[in-house]
Amino acid sequence: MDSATLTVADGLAVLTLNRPQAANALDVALKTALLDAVRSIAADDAVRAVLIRAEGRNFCVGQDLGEHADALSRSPERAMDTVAEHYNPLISGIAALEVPVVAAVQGACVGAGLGLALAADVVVAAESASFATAFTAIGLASDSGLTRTLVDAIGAVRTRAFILLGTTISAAQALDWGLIAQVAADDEAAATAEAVARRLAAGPTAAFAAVKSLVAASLPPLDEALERERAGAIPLAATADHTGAVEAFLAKRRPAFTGR
Ligand SMILES: CCCCCCCCCCCCC/C=C/C(=O)SCCNC(=O)CCNC(=O)[C@H](O)C(C)(C)COP(=O)(O)OP(=O)(O)OC[C@H]1O[C@@H](n2cnc3c(N)ncnc32)[C@H](O)[C@@H]1OP(=O)(O)O
Repeated sequence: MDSATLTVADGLAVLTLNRPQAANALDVALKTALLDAVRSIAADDAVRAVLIRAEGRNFCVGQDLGEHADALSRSPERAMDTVAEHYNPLISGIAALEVPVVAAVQGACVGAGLGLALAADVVVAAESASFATAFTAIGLASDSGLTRTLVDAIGAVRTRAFILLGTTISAAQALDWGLIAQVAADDEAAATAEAVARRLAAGPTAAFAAVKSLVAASLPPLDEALERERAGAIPLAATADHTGAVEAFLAKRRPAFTGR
């Protein structure tokens, strides 16, 4: 089964995370498939809007921690290579698309999954969806494009508490904070997100590109933040707190942080 699928019709590219059996956790196969799809979309002049959606109960629960534990056991220093190899190009690739991008979020939207959703221009969430950074819960920081994006969207005070406390917020809270654009009833959310995407695919594509360019120009550069995250992530991946927290998650027990 393909980890991600891409269809293009009537100007709309629909990119689907298709690993529902693992809550769409991001393993190498899924990250690579998403990256290939985004590159294909960027090169396809027929695409006038993008819908990013996911199969199953959860949009995306972030990095696959089973895969990450294997990478840590081989080399903590290399375990975060995936950030430069997959996450940075994936997120900045989506953010750089000139056409409007809509994300349809249901269930858990966590960690790099949150980064993926917030790379879209318009997030339409089911009312039972939830949003969390999750990074500190496994001894990581999110000193990345995600941090900058959160500060831009919800301010430094909320971002600091959101990440430090590892808070999980509801779709209503995310809407109230200005993190997402729309909330719809659970049984209407997928159709609502698709309708928004189809409306954008039939709209003034050149004007939309100009709007995205103007908004991007008003924000700090994403690449610099992502590179900073790359620098910050490697030492953290080698801490006992991080390796212990990943092991605890996989063993379904609470981690005990020692500060080292
Ligand atoms: C302009 C754009 C800006 C953005 C730019 C920046 C973006 C780049 C970011 C940088 C990325 C760096 C690298 C990535 C890091 C991360 O993603 S760190 C976060 C990793 N994810 C987690 O830590 C989440 C862990 N999961 C949970 O906390 C919970 O599962 C949940 C998500 C809160 C859901 O809870 P619940 O509904 O209770 O379900 P569970 O029973 O916990 O889980 C269901 C099954 O799914 C499995 N699972 C869940 N999460 C993961 C995971 N991450 N990896 C692997 N497996 C996972 C879980 O084990 C369960 O499995 P079963 O027991 O077999 O049912």
